[in-house]
Amino acid sequence: MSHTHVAGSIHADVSAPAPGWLRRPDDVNALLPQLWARGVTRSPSGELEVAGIGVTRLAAEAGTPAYVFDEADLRARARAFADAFAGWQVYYAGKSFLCTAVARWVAEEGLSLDVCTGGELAVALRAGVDPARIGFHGNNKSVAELAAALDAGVGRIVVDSTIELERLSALAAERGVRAPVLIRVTVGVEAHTHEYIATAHEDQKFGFSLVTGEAMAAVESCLAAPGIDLRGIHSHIGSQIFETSGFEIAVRRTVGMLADIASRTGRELPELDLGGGFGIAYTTLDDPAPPQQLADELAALVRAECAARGIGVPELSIEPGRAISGPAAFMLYEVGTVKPVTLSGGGVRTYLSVDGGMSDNIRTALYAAEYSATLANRASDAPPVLCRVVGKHCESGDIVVRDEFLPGDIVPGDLIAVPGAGAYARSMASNYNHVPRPPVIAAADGEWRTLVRRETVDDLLALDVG
Ligand SMILES: Cc1ncc(COP(=O)(O)O)c(C=O)c1O
Ligand SMILES: N[C@@H](CCCC[NH3+])C(=O)O
Repeated sequence: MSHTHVAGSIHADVSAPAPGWLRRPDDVNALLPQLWARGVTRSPSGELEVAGIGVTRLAAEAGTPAYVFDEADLRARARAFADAFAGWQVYYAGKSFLCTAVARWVAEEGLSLDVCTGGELAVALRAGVDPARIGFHGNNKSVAELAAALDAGVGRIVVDSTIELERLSALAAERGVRAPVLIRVTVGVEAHTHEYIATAHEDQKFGFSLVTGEAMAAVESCLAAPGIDLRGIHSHIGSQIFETSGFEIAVRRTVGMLADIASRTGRELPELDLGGGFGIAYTTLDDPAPPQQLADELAALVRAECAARGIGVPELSIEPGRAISGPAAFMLYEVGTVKPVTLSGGGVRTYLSVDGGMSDNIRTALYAAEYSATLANRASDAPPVLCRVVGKHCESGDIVVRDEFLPGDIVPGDLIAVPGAGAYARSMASNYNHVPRPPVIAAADGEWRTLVRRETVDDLLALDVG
C-alpha cells in the first residue's frame, strides 16, 4: 500500500476505514471501566487523574514516558484473587511485572510469588518475600540459579526437563536436602491466544508432554532421584485466555495424570498447579471474568474430575500475572508529532508519534496485540478520527496502539494514556535505539512516588566499557 503525507489539520470525515471491531465512540472522553485502574477518573476539567493526581502534574514531575501504577488498584486485584481462591495458593507471576515494591504489595495482600530467573528471585528476596512462598520456574535454569533457589529455600521448583532434574537432584544431594518439585506438563491444548503466548500445545519448548508419556517418565525419574521430593504437577496453557475450555481439558488431563500416578505408585501427589493466563481487557472487545467466577469454575472442575477418578482433591494453586498487574497501570506518553497520512485505498490515518514505543511496550509489535488510548491532559469535543499511536523507533512496526479513535484536535505536547500497561510492558522493555527505559511510578492517596527510576543515557554509556 502506498501512503502519501498531507500537511494540515485532521478532518473527521476523511478517516480511513476502521477495523470492523472498533466502534467510533459516542463520547471520546469516556473511560471504559474494565480498561482502567479503579483510581483513574477524569477531573471536572477533563484531565485524567489517578488516585487524585492529574497526569499533567505527573508528566511535569516524573517526565514522560512513564508507567503509572495505581497502588490501591493493584493491591485490590491481588486481594481479590487471594479472597476468591481462598484455600488455594495464589502465586503472582512476577514475569508480568516485578520490582521490590510490587513484590511487597502482593505478599502483603496474601499472595505467593512465582519467579522464573535468578534476577526475579533476587528481587523477591530483596523485597523480603518469605522464600517458602516463592515458586521457581524456567525452562533453562542454570546450575547457579538452581543452587541459589535451593540455598534460599524456595518453596518449590517447577522442573521443565530431564537435564534439569538431574542437575537439581545432584545439587540437592550435595546440600543434604531434597528439592520440593513440581513437574511442568503440557496437556496438549491449543489455547485460543497468540501462538507465541500459548504454552500447552505439542511443538514448543515448555514442559513434559502428558500426551506422549514423557510426563509420566519424568515422574518416575523424580521418584527415583535421591535429591527430589516430588510434590505434584503443573500446567500452564498460555496467556490472555478467556475461554474456560482450555482449562477444562487441562484439569481433566492433569487430574487424570495424578490418578494414574496414584494407581502406579500407590501415592497421591499432594499438589496441582493450574498456571495463570487469565485474560484482561485491552479493548472494548475483551470481557474478562472476575476472579470469583474463575475460582468457582476451576474448583468445580477439579472437584468433579477428582471424584470421577477416585482421588482426593490435591492442594491447588494458580499463577496469575497479567490479571493483577496489567490493568493496574497505564502508560503516559507525550505526543511529539501529528501526521495525517492519506491512504491510496481511501481516507486518512492520523499517526500520532509519542516519546516511547516498542522499547517500552513490545507487545503490539510482537503479538499484534491491540490496545486502547485516550487523550489524557484534557477532554476534547473535537470529532474523533482514526489514529495510530506510534513510537520513536526506526521501525515501521513500532506501533503502540494500532487503531483508536481519538479527538481530531490532538497537537504536539498533548498527553496520551494507554491502559493495560502494567503487565509485560516494563518487564519486556529494551534499550532499542539507545532509548533509556522509562520509570515506574505509583500513585496512592493523592501522592506519587518512583518505584523504578528512569534510566539515563549515562546508565547506558556506563555499560559500554570497550
Ligand atoms: C508458567 C507460567 N505461569 C504463569 C504465567 C502468567 O501468565 P499471565 O500473566 O497470563 O497470568 C506465565 C506466563 O504466561 C507462565 O509461563
Ligand atoms: N509476555 C506475554 C505473555 C507470556 C508470558 C510468559 N509465559 C505477553 O505479553 O502477553
